[in-house]
Amino acid sequence: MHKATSKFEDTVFIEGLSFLASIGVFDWEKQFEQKLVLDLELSTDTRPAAASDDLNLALNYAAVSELVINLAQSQHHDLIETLAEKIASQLLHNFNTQQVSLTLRKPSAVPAAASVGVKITRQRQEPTL
Ligand SMILES: Nc1nc2c(c(=O)[nH]1)N=C([C@H](O)[C@@H](O)CO)CN2
Repeated sequence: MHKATSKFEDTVFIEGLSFLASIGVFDWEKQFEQKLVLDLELSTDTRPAAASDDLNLALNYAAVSELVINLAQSQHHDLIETLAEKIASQLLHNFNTQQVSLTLRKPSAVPAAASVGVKITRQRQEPTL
């Protein structure tokens, strides 16, 4: 996955987070939920957690997963681009990370394809001095 410059050089990742969500541009897609699969990388500094052996000092992947699923299931989204952008924005806002890279797949969208989706990388906007 793309790795841009970040002051945090370590990564917490989640692979293959699978959940159902109401997603799609067509009317028939608004009648039921479809499977989405997310791969996620969050930049972090793992040393404080490692030194203390304290979950409170770690970027908690369980809490990240819960936020993602709650967000995806909170309302209908037409485009996976919209949901991907919201996930990145919420993670940058709610967790101590400088950069989020994610791949969001909609495996049942194109029957002839193994999967389709989007990959994005977003960084926290630092205030300019
Ligand atoms: N770039 C995208 N292309 C398409 C999307 C999307 O979210 N992003 N969505 C659809 C339909 O919802 C499709 O999944 C139905 O099969 C089409 N193209």
